[in-house]
This record gives sequence, structure tokens and C-alpha cells, in this order.
Amino acid sequence: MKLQLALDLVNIPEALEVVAEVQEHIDVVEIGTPIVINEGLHAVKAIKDAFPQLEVLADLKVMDAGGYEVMKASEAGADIITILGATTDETIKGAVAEAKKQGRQILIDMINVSDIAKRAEEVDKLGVDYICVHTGYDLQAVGKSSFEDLRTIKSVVKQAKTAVAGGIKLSTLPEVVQAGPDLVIVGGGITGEADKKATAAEMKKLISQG
Ligand SMILES: O=C([C@H](O)CO)[C@H](O)[C@H](O)COP(=O)(O)O
Repeated sequence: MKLQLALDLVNIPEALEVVAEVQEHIDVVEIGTPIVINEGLHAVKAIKDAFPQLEVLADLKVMDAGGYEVMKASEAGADIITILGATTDETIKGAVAEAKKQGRQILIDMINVSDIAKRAEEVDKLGVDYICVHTGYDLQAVGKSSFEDLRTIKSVVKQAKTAVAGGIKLSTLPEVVQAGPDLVIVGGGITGEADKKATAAEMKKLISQG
């Protein structure tokens, strides 16, 4: 089980500072959608250049032009690129083909997919690397979480690795770890803490024990 730090509400210098603080306790750094919108793929390159030992995920949430977007993110140094589960199979197939060519991985973000079990079974057959259940900021704000959806994908996905994101904190991590995802994604649960390093270390410890 790996720990991914999601960086969303920072610029490139702030992102570099946070990763420097917690780098020994994380496996993957996510350049979140807001950073990509604000800074472009330069943010992916800046983190990969500074921390080549860490995997970098570009959270592009691609909805169209799958092959092209994966090619550009790969050029910037992304190891993993996100594609929306809500898009067409054609977009996902294009992304998977390009990722294989470039030696990169595809994570399917199931945000706002209504029938999680059905769509997870479908995308699992398209050769994707990860299927991720995700409660976005706007639904977190009205009290939703992804824990039930994680159990759902764990019961239907046969090929891909599973991931979970959305509002995970140190206090809720044990429940997540118990469900056994391959990748746990945490943003505000680390970046919102006064001692980011200690929080990431404690999370990594819980994950290693799980
Ligand atoms: O993907 C994300 C969100 O849609 C904003 O881009 C976040 O990276 C993801 O939700 C993890 O962050 P937290 O919810 O703060 O843990």
C-alpha cells in the first residue's frame, strides 16, 4: 500500500517546500488539478526534477484527447496520469495505449460516476493501472466520503490496483487501511496540519502496519 501526497492549493515554490518536508514518508506526489490549471505542466516537471526518487502523478482529470494529454504529461515527467471514469471508453483506450508506449501509468478517477460497480468492471477490462474512488471537495463539504465506494470497487475490480481519495485524515485512515487499497491519497489531511512531517510519518506507519 502506497501513500500519495496530493498538492492542490499551492504554487510551485510552496509545493517544493512541502515535498521537501515530507519526502521520506511518501511514495507519490500528486500535482493536483488546481495547480495544473494555475501553473501548467511546468509544476510536474519542477517536482520530478527536484525529487526524481518519488513517483509524480499529474491530476489532469482528462475527459477527451486521452492519448495527446498523456503524451504531454509524460514529456513533463509524470509517472501516473489521471483520466475520468465518466469519459468514453475511446478516451481511456487512447490514454492507456499512449501510457504503455511511454512507460507511464493511468489512474481512473471515478469522481461523480453514479454506478461505481458497473463502471469499475468496465474500465478494469481496458488495461488501466489504477481505479480510484474519489469524493471531491464540493461533496466533502456536504459530508460525503468514499469509504463505501472503496469496498464496492474492492469487490469487483480484478486486474487494476485500487485507490481512494477525498478528505482522508489521520483519524479516518485506519478505516481506509482496513479496506486494503493499493494507494491512499491524502491532501488536506497532511497539508492542513501544523506538523506535516509528523503527520505524514504517522500515516506511513499506519499504512505499513496495514
Ligand atoms: O483531486 C482532488 C480534488 O478534486 C481537487 O483537485 C484532491 O487532490 C483529492 O481530493 C485529495 O485531496 P483531499 O481531499 O484534500 O485529501
